[in-house]
Amino acid sequence: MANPETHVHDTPPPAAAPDWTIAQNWEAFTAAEHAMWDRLFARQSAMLPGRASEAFLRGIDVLKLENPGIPDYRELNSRLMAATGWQVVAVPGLVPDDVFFDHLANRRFPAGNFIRTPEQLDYLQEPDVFHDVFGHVPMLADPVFADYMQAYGEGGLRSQKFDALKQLARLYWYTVEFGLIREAGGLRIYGAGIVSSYAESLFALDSDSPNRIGFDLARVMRTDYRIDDFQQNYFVIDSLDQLLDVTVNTDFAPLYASNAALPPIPIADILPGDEVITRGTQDYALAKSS
Ligand SMILES: C[C@H](O)[C@H](O)[C@H]1CNc2nc(N)[nH]c(=O)c2N1
Ligand SMILES: N[C@@H](Cc1ccccc1)C(=O)O
Ligand SMILES: [Fe+2]
Repeated sequence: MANPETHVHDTPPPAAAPDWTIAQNWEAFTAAEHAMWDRLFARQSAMLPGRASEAFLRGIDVLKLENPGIPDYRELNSRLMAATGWQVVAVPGLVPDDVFFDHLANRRFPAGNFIRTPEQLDYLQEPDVFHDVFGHVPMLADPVFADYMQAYGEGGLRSQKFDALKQLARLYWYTVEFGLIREAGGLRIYGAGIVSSYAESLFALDSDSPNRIGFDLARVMRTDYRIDDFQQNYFVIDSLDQLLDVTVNTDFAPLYASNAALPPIPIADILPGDEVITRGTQDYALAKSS
């Protein structure tokens, strides 16, 4: 299990710039660390055709992530910049919310500059370079998703006037991290938290346990989530255009206020207005809690 204190700080650590970035120092990764990347990459990429969204698979291809080893950002960024104008920057670990939003608003994605150990193969508490780069960066090569992430960062900066962090974090969680999308072949994964996890990539699509519900912005922003295990609930978008349209063209200020006047929605509840794609048994979560 990751020790959060290793990477979480209140102020930029000594080696970091005021925006919390550090040099990737790609040369410093050891052979064992590159081998860990290769092991994770091989396991995920074997499983994801037919599971990951078209946009994600295209991103892997466009960015040449199949090249062995932890990507060198000098090369990765030249491809990513050419695709959508985004870049990846290295950070020591989780950064404060305002710093995170500011990076996104400027089309920079902060990636943790360490890789999990063999003991953390299947679960770690803090995003490492595999989650951040393999999980997030392929979608940033998609022009529509690229605009969504920038708009999210801008929305985050703006939200500070409204005490709305929790609502905005739920939107991030249920889209960027754990989103599903409907495609011609069926449901597909685009969320980074799923796509970088072997077990959840199977669970999110195949298990009878979780609910799968059509995406509804206000509903998502009220829905609690869990950070310590598989999701009990996934929200399904029809397209990336739908996601971008509804978020960019909605003024969140009145929505924050109307949502704040309502109670949060418990994780696994299904509401009368929901478009239920799968009504989950919740067997997995119930077995764990008993
Ligand atoms: C919503 C909120 O901003 C979010 O939890 C942020 C906080 N800081 C972060 N910092 C890093 N490096 N990566 C992240 O994904 C996040 N997430
Ligand atoms: N439209 C939102 C900003 C936003 C865009 C996209 C995603 C999230 C938030 C606002 O009014 O603040
Ligand atoms: Fe993430």
